[in-house]
Amino acid sequence: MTEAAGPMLVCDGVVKRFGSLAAVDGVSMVVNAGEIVGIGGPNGAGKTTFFDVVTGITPASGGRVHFGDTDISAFPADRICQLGMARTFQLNAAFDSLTVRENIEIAAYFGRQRRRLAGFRLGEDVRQATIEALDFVGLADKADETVARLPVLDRKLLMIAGAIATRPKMLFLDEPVGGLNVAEIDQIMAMVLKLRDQGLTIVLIEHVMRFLLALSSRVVIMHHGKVIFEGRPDKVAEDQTVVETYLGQGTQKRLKKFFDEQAATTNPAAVGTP
Ligand SMILES: Nc1ncnc2c1ncn2[C@@H]1O[C@H](COP(=O)(O)OP(=O)(O)OP(=O)(O)O)[C@@H](O)[C@H]1O
Repeated sequence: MTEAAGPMLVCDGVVKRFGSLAAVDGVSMVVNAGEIVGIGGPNGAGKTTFFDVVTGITPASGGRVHFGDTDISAFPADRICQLGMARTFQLNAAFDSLTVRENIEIAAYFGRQRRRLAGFRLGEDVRQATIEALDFVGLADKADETVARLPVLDRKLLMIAGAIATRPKMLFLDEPVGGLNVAEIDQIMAMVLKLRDQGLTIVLIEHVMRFLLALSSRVVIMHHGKVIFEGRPDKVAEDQTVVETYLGQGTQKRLKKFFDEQAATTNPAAVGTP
């Protein structure tokens, strides 16, 4: 890990209103360096809006956000990115008519430092960051393809590549495996763990519970803009409010089985224990 363990992100009473709707309604959260924090919750719970506020896509209606020692509550998205916080989006967010390489170069160019002069002149640092990001996500052989032609998995990989090309300290992933098959989910899972092992602090939103619970060291469940659960992944399905508002009893049973099997694998003596 490159960062000393300790708070990297501190959100204090974050609120985002759209008219009379409080999409995010007083969310306080601390993310420590080196953690993977997973955010779940029903559709419309406010997860993406929370990401949007923290990463500067939309201004907060209330509350404060600190990234390290810096109060970023009123910072625009590009400045927040340049400070070391990158993100991906739930839906494809790329320039469709440009190539994979060009998209990553743009991220590396604008996401790493403030550009005061007009013009777009790529330096060696941008080229190098682009090559590294392409290699990391496995898109090097598609670098010159137009983005519009890419399948869903490659579009997701492209967003991750663009984010890491900014060389962030912290990465926000919004539904990184939505719409992917099992093998593709496993591929992204391995990638997220590798990024964590390389020192990145990660916050992710996901509805695929296997992904969310297997990766996260801590899970936050939101509902109606509020945090209704925060704790260890294996405790999520034990929380009655979470089961009633989000998981349902079928998922609860499947998750219990999943964690029982995991416990049996890590502790073989537990197999057959009543
Ligand atoms: N720009 C906007 N204007 C008005 N309402 C909005 C806007 N963006 C989001 N909302 C509303 O805010 C609420 C929270 O939406 P948000 O997308 O953050 O939920 P979510 O938890 O990410 O949902 P999902 O899991 O479906 O992505 C929803 O009721 C949504 O309709």
